Amino acid sequence: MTKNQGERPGSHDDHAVTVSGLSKSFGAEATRFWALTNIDLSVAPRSFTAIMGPSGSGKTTLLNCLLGLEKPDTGSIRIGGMDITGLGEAQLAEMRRSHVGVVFQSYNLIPSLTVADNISLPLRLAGRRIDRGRVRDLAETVGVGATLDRRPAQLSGGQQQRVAFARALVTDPELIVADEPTGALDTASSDVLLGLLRSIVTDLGQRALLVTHDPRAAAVADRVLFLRDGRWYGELRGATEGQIAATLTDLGRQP
Ligand SMILES: Nc1ncnc2c1ncn2[C@@H]1O[C@H](COP(=O)(O)OP(=O)(O)OP(=O)(O)O)[C@@H](O)[C@H]1O
Repeated sequence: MTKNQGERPGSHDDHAVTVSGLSKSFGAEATRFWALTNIDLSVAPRSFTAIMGPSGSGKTTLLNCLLGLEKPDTGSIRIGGMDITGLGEAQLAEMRRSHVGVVFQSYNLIPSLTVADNISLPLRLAGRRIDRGRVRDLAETVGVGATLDRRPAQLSGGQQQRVAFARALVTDPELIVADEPTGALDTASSDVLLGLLRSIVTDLGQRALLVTHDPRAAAVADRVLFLRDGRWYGELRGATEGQIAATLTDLGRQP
């Protein structure tokens, strides 16, 4: 794989992805519940971070804050050279379209559009020029180059998720967020997709955040961050599936 585009203009800092002192609560004063407390996170270029934790530990809330779908109570989130916590709805929508690529468990492709049009959709929504050659190159990169004229229903689940990856990459975002991207796939397809996500980081120079319950998936990341009750519990680097599973078990055992 090779990077399709040259370096973006601007300083290095413009492309930092950092979270500082992020706290998020739900509910009114008497029943206030803190889903995230004082979360710091720095996602380096060309890095692959997995986030794990028990159900209710705050993973989705953290992703929603990063995507500007939830407003934190305190803290800052820098993506694409700006603190997104101060942005209005229109600017947040633009941030989501241009600076973050998102892949969910359900592929969320538009059934009536061809693969090529699904991939280029974020450009169309952002009113940007659609470079057909780039769309073709991206489709080749993720392994669906021969399916550009097909509709999603004519593809396997693994192929549909590859299209979703190409769509996430088309704006050359600062960050790729993958929320259980292999949750609906069998082990073989899942391994292929995780290998693809790995090469998106290593070969295309992207940063990736993967939220998963699966230690096998998390083992593909450079580091795994563990959330518990809305706080960081710990981190592993270069860990095996077994080490990650053992940490999750410990985390569940702690009072
Ligand atoms: N809109 C909301 N209103 C009230 N409480 C919420 C809301 N969203 C999340 N929470 C609570 O915040 C906590 C964290 O939820 P969150 O969905 O972030 O956890 P999670 O780690 O993603 O869980 P799962 O693995 O089950 O998806 C939970 O206790 C949840 O009930």
